[in-house]
This record gives sequence, structure tokens and C-alpha cells, in this order.
Amino acid sequence: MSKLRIAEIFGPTIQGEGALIGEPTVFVRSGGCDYRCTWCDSMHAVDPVHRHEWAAMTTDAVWGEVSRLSGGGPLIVTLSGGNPAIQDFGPLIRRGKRVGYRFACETQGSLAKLWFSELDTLVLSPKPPSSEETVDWVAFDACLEAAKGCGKVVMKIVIFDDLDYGWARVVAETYPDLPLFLQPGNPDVDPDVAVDPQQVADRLEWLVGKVIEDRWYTARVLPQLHVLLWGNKRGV
Ligand SMILES: C[S@@+](CC[C@H](N)C(=O)[O-])C[C@H]1O[C@@H](n2cnc3c(N)ncnc32)[C@H](O)[C@@H]1O
Ligand SMILES: Nc1nc2[nH]cc(C(=O)O)c2c(=O)[nH]1
Ligand code: SF4
Ligand SMILES: [Mg+2]
Repeated sequence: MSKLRIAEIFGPTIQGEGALIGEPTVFVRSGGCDYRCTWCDSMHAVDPVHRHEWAAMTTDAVWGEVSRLSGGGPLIVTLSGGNPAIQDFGPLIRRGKRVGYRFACETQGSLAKLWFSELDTLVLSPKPPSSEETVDWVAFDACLEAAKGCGKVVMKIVIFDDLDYGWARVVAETYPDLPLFLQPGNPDVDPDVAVDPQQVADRLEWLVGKVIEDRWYTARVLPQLHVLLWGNKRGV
């Protein structure tokens, strides 16, 4: 049986971002990503220099760890990374759903997978200009197509500056049916550097101000709750 490359499995903690904010969840963070966002807060799951820290695990082993951490659950399992869409999480989703677990996945929308249709929530997070990545919208649309049958699909856009904000406005107009979540970018991605809560609040206030000024009433603006609580610490 082929193995999954796993950077870390942790929780239960709360989902700190987006549509499921505040909900208890166990994270399965896969290793490897087809992007290199300048401000990625999870480079330990992206850069192959960390490959030796990633474990090759069978679906059964991943499931065993999720089950142990959640004390038998059920709860919602969040697949993140890196880009989880590089790998086949279908068997894990089916294993968990048999016993009442639900599954969410965070991905940038660059690779479509058939197993998206088996998720409860798919979070697509196309990357704005500040990431220095370029979105392949054909691939993004293929993700939407693959997700047909999934409970719900939402879009979450990270905003660092005015350019990102303007970009997000255009993207939102292109995808009016996707519930939209905006989150301010966190420039402090070093896990050993403390995050200043006042700066987090200032960035949030800046973004809220812009959304309200523009009467952009379909956008929901949220902070990264885990960053407020724990900074960029790993495993929370
Ligand atoms: C680490 S990514 C992993 C999943 C997938 N590769 C993606 O980017 O959607 C998880 C989420 O964190 C967001 N993120 C990453 N770095 C961030 C930062 N410095 N500030 C705010 N959000 C960030 C991403 O945009 C994405 O929504
Ligand atoms: N608590 C918590 N919430 C999160 N939401 C998205 C995360 C991610 O890195 O994908 C994340 C994370 O790493 N921790
Ligand atoms: S796509 Fe996600 S995991 Fe990959 S580099 Fe960008 S933020 Fe990091
Ligand atoms: Mg994160």
C-alpha cells in the first residue's frame, strides 16, 4: 500500500481560520507543496530540507493517530500542509467517515483530486500577488468541478497589502457563489519570534476598515485565532 508523507499530526485544537473558526479539530499536515509562497507560515511542511522530519505513514497509521488524539472522537479532521492535494487522502476520509468523523481540506487550488467530492468542507485559498505565486485558474476551476458532492466549498484569501486587496475584489467578483473569508497576512512566521497582539489587531483593523469603506458586504473578515493565542508556534 502506498504511504502518505506526513509532516505532523496534532490536536485537538481549534480551527483558527475561516469558515470553521473555533471548531475543535485534529490537523493532519502533509509534507510537500507545489508552491513557495514568500510568506508561508508552514515551511516545515513545504521545503524538502525538512523532508527527514516527515514520516511515511500508511492510511491505517494516520487514522490510528487521529483516533488516539481525538480520544475516539468523532470530530472534524483538517487536512492541510503543504498541499494535501499532492497525495491520496481518499482512503483516510472513507475510514473516518465510517465512524462519524468529518473532513475539511485546506488547499491553494492548484491540483484537483477526486477525493475532494468526499469532503465535508473544501477551503480553496488562491494566492494573491504578495505570495509571488501565480494562480492557474484552469486548475482552480478543476478543483471546483472535482468538489461537486462535497458538503461546502469556501474561499479564503490572505491579504497583506492594497495590491492583494484589489486582487481579492476581482477574484470575488469572478466567483460570486463561493462564500468568502478574508484574513490579514501574518509577516511573523518564525516560530521562535513572539507575535505582537497589537500588530495582529492593527492589521485586522486595517482590513476591516477597507471592507467597510467599500461596502463589501459579502466578505467576512477574520483573524487567525491561533496566531493571536500562540503566535506561529507549531502543533497548535
Ligand atoms: C499553510 S497553508 C496549507 C494549505 C495550502 N497549501 C494553502 O495554502 O491553502 C494553510 C493556510 O494558511 C494560510 N497562510 C499561510 N501563511 C500565512 C501567513 N503568513 N499569514 C496568513 N495566512 C497564511 C494559507 O493561505 C492557507 O490558507
Ligand atoms: N489552530 C490552527 N488553525 C489553522 N487553520 C489553518 C491552519 C493551517 O496551517 O492550515 C491552522 C493551524 O496550523 N492551526
Ligand atoms: S501554498 Fe500553502 S503550504 Fe504551499 S507555500 Fe503557499 S501557503 Fe505554504
Ligand atoms: Mg497555519
